[in-house]
Amino acid sequence: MYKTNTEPLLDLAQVGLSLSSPVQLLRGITFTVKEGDRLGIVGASGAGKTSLLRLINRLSEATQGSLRFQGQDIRQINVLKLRQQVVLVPQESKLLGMTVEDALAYPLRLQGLAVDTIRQRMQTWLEKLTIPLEWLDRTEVQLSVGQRQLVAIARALVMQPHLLLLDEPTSALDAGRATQLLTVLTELVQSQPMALIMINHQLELVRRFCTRVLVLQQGELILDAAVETVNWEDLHTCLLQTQAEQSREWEA
Ligand SMILES: Nc1ncnc2c1ncn2[C@@H]1O[C@H](COP(=O)(O)OP(=O)(O)OP(=O)(O)O)[C@@H](O)[C@H]1O
Repeated sequence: MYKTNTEPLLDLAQVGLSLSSPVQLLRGITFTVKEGDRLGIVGASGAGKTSLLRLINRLSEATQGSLRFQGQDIRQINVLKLRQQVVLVPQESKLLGMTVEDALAYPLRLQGLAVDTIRQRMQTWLEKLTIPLEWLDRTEVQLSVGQRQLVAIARALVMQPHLLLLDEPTSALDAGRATQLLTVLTELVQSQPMALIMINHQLELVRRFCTRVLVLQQGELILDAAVETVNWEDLHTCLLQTQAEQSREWEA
């Protein structure tokens, strides 16, 4: 197994995100991520989970606090370089009209990698994720939502990121595919100097495949705990209650 570096890969201190005041989407978010970590972010709809992931690869900018990647303030890192190492797979990924083959190769061509390296990385991930070769010529309109989700994850993995950010990666996958994907990702994080943060509404998957769980509630981090210390029944009840309160607020 890969021996992990104990220095934080990512360090967030008192991070906040306000849009036009008084809307404060995130408040006082503080946590660190080390190589080997697999974080599951959970929370009711609208808690700020996606907003948080978007701050980490600078799709949006924090308005308070600091985010450091490998010890460096992320605002000091060239944004394209940052996004080669901190790769976000959004919930609904687009292949931008490309075929699957071009979509997978495109980020690697941008990095100037040799054709053989590109081919080899693509082959590795197509095999590991059991993506059939016949998908290669398809564009996104010829793929199901779940197939598109897998391709988007493969496109992130060929980039060999240090930090992989996944927004509900299993939401459109059947149970078998979801388990297969998370097993492959677990093996990857255990064997490479990297970490993973995923948003997932399925607590059972977070319990089985993550090392830590972060709970967001109305823009605040209310729990950051090792999975083996969590009372899952209580957490499930708490999330249901928050969701119900949230729905009542939205209806009011
Ligand atoms: N650009 C924006 N302008 C205004 N409000 C926004 C913007 N982006 C997000 N929000 C609001 O911020 C809150 C958090 O949104 P976010 O997408 O981060 O939640 P989430 O926890 O990922 O939810 P879900 O589980 O439903 O995906 C929501 O109330 C959302 O409406």
